[in-house]
Amino acid sequence: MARLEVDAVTKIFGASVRAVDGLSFAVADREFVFLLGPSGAGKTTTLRMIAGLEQPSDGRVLIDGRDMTWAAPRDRNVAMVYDRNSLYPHLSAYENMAYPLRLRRTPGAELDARVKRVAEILRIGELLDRAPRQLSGGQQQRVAIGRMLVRDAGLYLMDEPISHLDAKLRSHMRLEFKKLQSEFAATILYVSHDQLEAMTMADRIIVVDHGAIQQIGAPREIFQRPANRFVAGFVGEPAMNFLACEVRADGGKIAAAGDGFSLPLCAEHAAALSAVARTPKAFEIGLRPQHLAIAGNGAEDGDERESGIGGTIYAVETLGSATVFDVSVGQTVIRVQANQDALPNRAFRINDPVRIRVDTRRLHLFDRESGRAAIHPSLSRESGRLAVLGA
Ligand SMILES: Nc1ncnc2c1ncn2[C@@H]1O[C@H](COP(=O)(O)OP(=O)(O)OP(=O)(O)O)[C@@H](O)[C@H]1O
Repeated sequence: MARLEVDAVTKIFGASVRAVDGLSFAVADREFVFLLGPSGAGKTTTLRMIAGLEQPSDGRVLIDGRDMTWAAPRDRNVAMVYDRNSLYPHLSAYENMAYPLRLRRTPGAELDARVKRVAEILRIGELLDRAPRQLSGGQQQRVAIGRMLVRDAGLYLMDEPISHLDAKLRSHMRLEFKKLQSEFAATILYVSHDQLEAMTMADRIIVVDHGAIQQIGAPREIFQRPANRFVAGFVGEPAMNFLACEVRADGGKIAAAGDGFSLPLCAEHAAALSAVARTPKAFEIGLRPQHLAIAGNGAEDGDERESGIGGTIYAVETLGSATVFDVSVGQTVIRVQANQDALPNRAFRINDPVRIRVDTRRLHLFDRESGRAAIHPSLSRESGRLAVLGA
C-alpha cells in the first residue's frame, strides 16, 4: 500500500531535450493509474524518476507523504517490471521469481506459496524448473512480471509489461492484472501507449504528450469528454474523425458548416455557442465512428435522401461483429463503424454513393487554434434529430 505524488517534475536530457515538463499528479493508495501517451511522450522517464533510476532536473517525488526525490531505489519500497533481458540466465524461472523474496529473507513456506500463486496467474506453473534460455520471449516476459509481483511492495511500476505478448495472452493478462491489484491491495502506475489496455484496466488515466499532461480522468470521462483534440484523437478505436468547420447562424439556426456539409446544432450546443456564431471562428468537428450511421441514397432508402449526398464508399473493412466504412467526403475520408445488426439491408460497394448520418447531440467541437474542446456531446435526453452530412 502506498500513495504517490509527483510534484512539478521536469527532466531535461543534455542541453535541450525536455523529456518531462513540469508533470504533477497523484496516485491514491490502491489505485490503478495509467500513464498513457504516444512514443516519446516521457512516460518511461517519469517512471524511472519515481523508481529512483533517474534524477529529476526539477520537482519532487513523494511516497506516502515522504520526499523520496533523492532516495536510493531500494529505499523506496517500489517494485518495477524490468525487461525480460534482466532475468538471471543461470537461475531457473522459479529462482528468478524467488530472488527478491530471498533478498528479504522471506520464510520458505511463504516464499514458495507466493511464487506458485503468481506463477499460476501468469500461466507459467509448468515452466518453473526451466532456465530463461529454455523459454520463449513471451514466457520470459511473464517470469520478469512474476519476479516483480511476488514482492510485497507498496507501489508497483509497470512499463508496457505485456506489449510483447500475443493478443490472447494480453487479453488474459489484462483481466489478471485487475484481479491481482485488488487481491494484493496494490497501488499501480502502469505505462502504456495502448489505449485499449488503459480503457479496460485503469481506475484513472493520465494522458501525456510532449512531457506534459493533456488530461486526467476515469476511462469513460476521457473517452466521452476529451479535453482537447490530441486526447480525442488518441483515445478510441477506430480513431475519431475530424472535419474543419465554422460555427455560424444559418437561417435562424446555429450550424457547424464546412466543406460540403452543414450540421444544425442541438439546442444545448446552440445555446453554448450562440455568442461564437456572431463572429465566425475556426473549429474542428469531432465524430466518433461508432456514433455515425450509414445509409444509401437511392430511392429505396427513403425520404432522408433529400437531405443531401454525403460521399462515396472508399473502402469497406469487415471486423466480425462490426463493419467499418471509409467514406470520401470532399477531400476527407470519414470512418463509420456500424454494428452488424444496425446495417441497412443492402450491400455497399466501392464508389457507391452513401450518406453519413450524425446524431448531432454527439458532436465534439474543438477550437482549431488551441485544440481545446469547445463542446462535448450533450448529456441531455432531448430527442435530437438525425442530421445528414452532405451538400
Ligand atoms: N538518456 C536519454 N538521453 C537523451 N534523451 C533521452 C534519454 N532518455 C529519453 N530521452 C528522450 O526523452 C523523450 C522521452 O522519452 P521516454 O522514453 O520517456 O518516452 P516514452 O513516452 O516512454 O516513449 P516510448 O513509449 O517510446 O518508450 C524522448 O524524446 C527521448 O528521445
